[in-house]
Amino acid sequence: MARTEPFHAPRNQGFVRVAAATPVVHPADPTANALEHIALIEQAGREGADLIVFPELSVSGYAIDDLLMQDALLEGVEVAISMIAAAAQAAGVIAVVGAPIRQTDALYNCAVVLAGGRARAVVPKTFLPNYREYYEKRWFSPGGEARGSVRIGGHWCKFGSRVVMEVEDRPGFTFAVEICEDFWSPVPPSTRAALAGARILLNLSASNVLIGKADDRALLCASQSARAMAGYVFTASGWGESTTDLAWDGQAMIHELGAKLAEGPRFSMESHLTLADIDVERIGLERLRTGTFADCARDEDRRTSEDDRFGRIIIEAEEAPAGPTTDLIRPLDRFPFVPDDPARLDQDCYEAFNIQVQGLMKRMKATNGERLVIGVSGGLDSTQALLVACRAFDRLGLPRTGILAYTMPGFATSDGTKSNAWALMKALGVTGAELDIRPTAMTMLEGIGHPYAKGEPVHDITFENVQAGLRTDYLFRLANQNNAFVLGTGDLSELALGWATYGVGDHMSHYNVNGGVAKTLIRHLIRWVAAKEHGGETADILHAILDTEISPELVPAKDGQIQSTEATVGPYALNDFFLFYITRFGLEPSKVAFLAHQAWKDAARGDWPANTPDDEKVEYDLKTIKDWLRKFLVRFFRTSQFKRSALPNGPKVVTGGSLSPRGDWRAPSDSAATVWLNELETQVPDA
Ligand SMILES: Nc1ncnc2c1ncn2[C@@H]1O[C@H](COP(=O)(O)OP(=O)(O)OC[C@H]2O[C@@H]([n+]3cccc(C(=O)O)c3)[C@H](O)[C@@H]2O)[C@@H](O)[C@H]1O
Ligand SMILES: Nc1ncnc2c1ncn2[C@@H]1O[C@H](COP(=O)(O)OP(=O)(O)OP(=O)(O)O)[C@@H](O)[C@H]1O
Ligand SMILES: NC(=O)CC[C@H](N)C(=O)O
Repeated sequence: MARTEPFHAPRNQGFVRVAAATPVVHPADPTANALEHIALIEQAGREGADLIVFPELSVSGYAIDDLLMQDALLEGVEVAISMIAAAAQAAGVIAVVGAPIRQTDALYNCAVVLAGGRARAVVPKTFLPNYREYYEKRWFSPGGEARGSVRIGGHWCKFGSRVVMEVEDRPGFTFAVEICEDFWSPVPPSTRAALAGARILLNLSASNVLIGKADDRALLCASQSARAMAGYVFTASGWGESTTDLAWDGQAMIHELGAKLAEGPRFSMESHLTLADIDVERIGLERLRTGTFADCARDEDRRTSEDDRFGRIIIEAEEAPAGPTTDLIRPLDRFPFVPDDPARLDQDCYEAFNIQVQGLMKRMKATNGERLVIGVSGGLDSTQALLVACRAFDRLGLPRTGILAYTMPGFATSDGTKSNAWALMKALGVTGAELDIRPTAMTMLEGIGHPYAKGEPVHDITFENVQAGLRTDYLFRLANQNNAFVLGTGDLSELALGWATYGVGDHMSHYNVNGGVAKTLIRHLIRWVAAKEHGGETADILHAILDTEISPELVPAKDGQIQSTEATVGPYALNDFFLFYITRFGLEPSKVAFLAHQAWKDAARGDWPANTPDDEKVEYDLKTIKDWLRKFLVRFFRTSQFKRSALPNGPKVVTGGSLSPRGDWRAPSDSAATVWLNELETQVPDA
């Protein structure tokens, strides 16, 4: 896709900005309603919206009963629609309004799609409520079967409920409409519209408010956006609508793939907009990777008669007036694996920890295991694995002394991590021991003729991997000796980067509980376990471990500087961000860079996960993001897959994916990264 707009414009990154409008209603006064519409359309234009949607019967008012059958009112509605269409064109916004429309001597409750200064499609409501407080069949005909064309404001346009609008030159900007009761039915018309290709579903609603109803609507919006794999924009009539027998709260919500992007104020007396950027590109990728969607679409198509098939209406994109590029309008977690919302984070930690514990317990049971062996470095990963082991042993009723924990100092082990490792093993009540790997490592270095054995300060990969390999060698033989198995500690982020020593190294174990957990989540998990399960001394040690710089400690410190993992592979905060969007959704590198920049460019903007220390509240500019993303792409796509092609067992934990070859990431061990690198270089500016 040729990019003609600047990199920083959300519109150019596969987003469609939608506005759910909540106008003040003037019952049975189309001209007054038109003016409310026009004011909101102009505001939407200034805010950079592509599409604005109004409530059900927004031009006439909903609760006007038999006034709907008055010729003067219906004529007034048509005039008002023309006024609104002209205003929408001037504002550069596609508008969808609610209006009573006559077609072949019947009246329909319709959504009118306005683009290019005129009505382009009229979609009648399929399911008319006629129960309890609703009497719509008194005035309207059901629109499910209605087909043909209709003349509005002197222009003919398509009439019928089986239409998907497609906006030219905006890939993925396809939308369809349903009206209020339609989505309270067991099979909402929007389900079929989604299967026919609509990625944004609009609901024009006049849903009177009752206690508890807002939650019901939110549930339906969230579930319809999840089930139909779509964006769902809902807006219901608000202040000004007739309260003769009912009341109106003006609830407006925008959802995408089950998640809420935006929600407007309820019971407001002012006209207002609820805005969000819907990621139609991501919706397309999600449908693509979930084969069930296409299977269902085929199935539906097979059972649909020719007359019932959806048609496409191609709409030219409205010319947006020039204006400053605005930031993305949607929630965007800096840490995709660590939600900002404290309740959600608590729930995620609870689930992650229990998934890890359950995985290990089953393996212990299946092997009649009563002991396991683990290398404890005083770093994050082995700490988390040890916490999981303790919980699993407690739940299985096994004594923690069956956990055989070894701290194994090498040439670069610092006093700090070693003493943290010892303090942790003691506090948790496991069987701790120390095994100095240096003599054996020296023997091996001598045996292979490595210069370090002759006293030269050569700290190359061989020097590093001799140590990592010997630790693993010792652990595996200790497992044999003690009728135990080796618990792995490597995390998801390390697997993404290939940051482990292959085979005879920390890459291998008998069972790995951390392989499905990203490093950024491991940090919070340790905090969470410290707060929930441990107090006093253990919690203090856990916090001391959290405060330690992440390091493999394979190369001795130079000038007081320890070997820093993040200085080599990049900040885990960014790497986990890249990993999530690339593996979970398959986004192209430029979009990942765009999102990372939106999320990380300003430390003062948006929320941080609860308990994030102030010194971790950093920001990254686009150049820094591009540089680290380039390295990530090389590591992920070109150099590290062979390590993931041979992984020990362990549970999948996060939706961002597991990188196990038996899980949801399969890739060749000998591929190139060229396509991703080229896309990055050509599409992402350096600043
Ligand atoms: N596609 C492919 N298919 C088959 N073999 C392939 C291969 N690509 C490389 N190789 C071979 O693999 C070997 C390189 O892999 P490997 O032996 O693993 O070594 P390598 O990846 O070069 O080094 C391990 C890295 O992980 C770091 N590390 C180690 C241990 C713990 C931690 C930590 O903090 O968690 C970090 C360490 O600092 C070092 O940078 C070479 O012999 C190469 O020829
Ligand atoms: N000094 C050590 N003593 C015992 N085991 C070690 C030691 N150093 C490394 N290991 C083992 O090798 C694994 C990989 O080392 P690494 O340094 O990556 O892990 P970590 O220190 O637990 O966590 P992080 O990578 O987050 O610092 C450790 O989890 C641990 O099981
Ligand atoms: N306008 C309508 O279709 C209203 C009916 C719908 N069930 C509601 O209460 O929101």
